Amino acid sequence: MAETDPRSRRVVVPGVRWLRFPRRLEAEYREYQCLEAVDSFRVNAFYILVLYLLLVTGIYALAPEDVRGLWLGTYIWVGIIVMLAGILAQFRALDRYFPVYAGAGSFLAVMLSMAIPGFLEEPGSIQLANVSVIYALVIVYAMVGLRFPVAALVCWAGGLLGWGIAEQFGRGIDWQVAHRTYTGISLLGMFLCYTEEVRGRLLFFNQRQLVRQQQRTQSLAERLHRLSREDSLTGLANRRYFDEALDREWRRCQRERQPLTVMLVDVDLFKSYNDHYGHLQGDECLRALADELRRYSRRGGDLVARFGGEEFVLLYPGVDETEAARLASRLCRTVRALGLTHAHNPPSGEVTISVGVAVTMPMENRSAIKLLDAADQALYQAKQSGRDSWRLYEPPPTVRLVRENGVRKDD
Ligand SMILES: Nc1nc2c(ncn2[C@@H]2O[C@H](COP(=O)(O)OP(=O)(O)OP(=O)(O)O)[C@@H](O)[C@H]2O)c(=O)[nH]1
Repeated sequence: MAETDPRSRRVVVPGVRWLRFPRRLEAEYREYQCLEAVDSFRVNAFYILVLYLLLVTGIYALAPEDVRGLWLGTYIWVGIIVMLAGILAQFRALDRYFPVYAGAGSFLAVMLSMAIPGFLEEPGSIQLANVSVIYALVIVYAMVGLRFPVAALVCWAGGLLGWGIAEQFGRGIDWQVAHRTYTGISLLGMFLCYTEEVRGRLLFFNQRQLVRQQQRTQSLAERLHRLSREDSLTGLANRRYFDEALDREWRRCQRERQPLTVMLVDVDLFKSYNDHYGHLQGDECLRALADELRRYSRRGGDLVARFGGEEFVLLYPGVDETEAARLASRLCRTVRALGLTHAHNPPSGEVTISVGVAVTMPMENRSAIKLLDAADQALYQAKQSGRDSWRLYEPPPTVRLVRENGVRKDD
């Protein structure tokens, strides 16, 4: 047992050694074991049948002529049982009943094998019949795939019943021989079956641990991936994710010949807000603003991110100046309508924002950084014009990022 974790040891030691896991795990194991067993039995039934035919033909050749008919008449039932179990195993819908039909079949096969010697007279035939008990036990313990307690139960119960039938209705059993065949092989079979189950349980437990470990690692990796893209205070995308998105959308808009809009949003006089209400209240304010801004991402490529500090950034692929102006104006109004008190932000006395907007047609000879820079300049102009306003970037004549410009006080 390579398991070192003490918690796992507490489960795996009794689960493997004493063949009993805690309740839920045990149920899981039994389901797994049943499916594994029936899967093997689908094939093993064929080999068991071949072994059985070898046994029958061998016995047929060796048995005295006058008892051959009796041999076949009684032994044919073991073959029929194996065949029936093999046929049932082919129906996947019956898989969960495998322990029932395989257990019942094994019980009958052992019972018949054990009873038959009690009905024979000729010593040679009796010896051959005892050999067939060995076959039956080895097959049930080692090839059918029953769990250890089930296999032991059906073999001992089947043997006892067969013995009872032989004693009651036949000539009885020679225990000198039976001990060397039935008892000895039963003990050997139990040992084989037990070690096989220990191996199976260990394999099951280790596989399960491995799958759980993989799941844990995967969910950790997903969490880390999400955290690496998320701003911890607001839950919005962070700057790193924004940079990636900007780069991606820039190339997409360039391919599709569409405009790309960037809006930088800055909370007005936020230092005074922090000084007056405290940093924690400042955090609350940023969260409230983030929740509001989040609703401004409406389509696939749109993105709202925290740019850093008290600054947010919005990315809109396919949005031109007219629509950008409409959005920026609505944004200012929405924040004002939130009614977050800001005693040091005259004249409204409420939290307001300034927005810098830049729109461009992405091209080979332009760069996304310049677009951001343009939005920053527009934001600066909005601040200069008295805050609580938005401004569209006004490009120098040589670099026409936008066609129209103007300072607009939003009201
Ligand atoms: N509570 C809180 N405050 C922050 C956070 N990040 C940045 N700030 C504060 O935001 C304030 C930004 O102030 P400034 O850049 O001086 O600008 P301002 O006071 O908003 O003035 P204008 O931008 O000119 O309107 C600083 O006091 C920062 O400490 C944060 O995560 N939480």
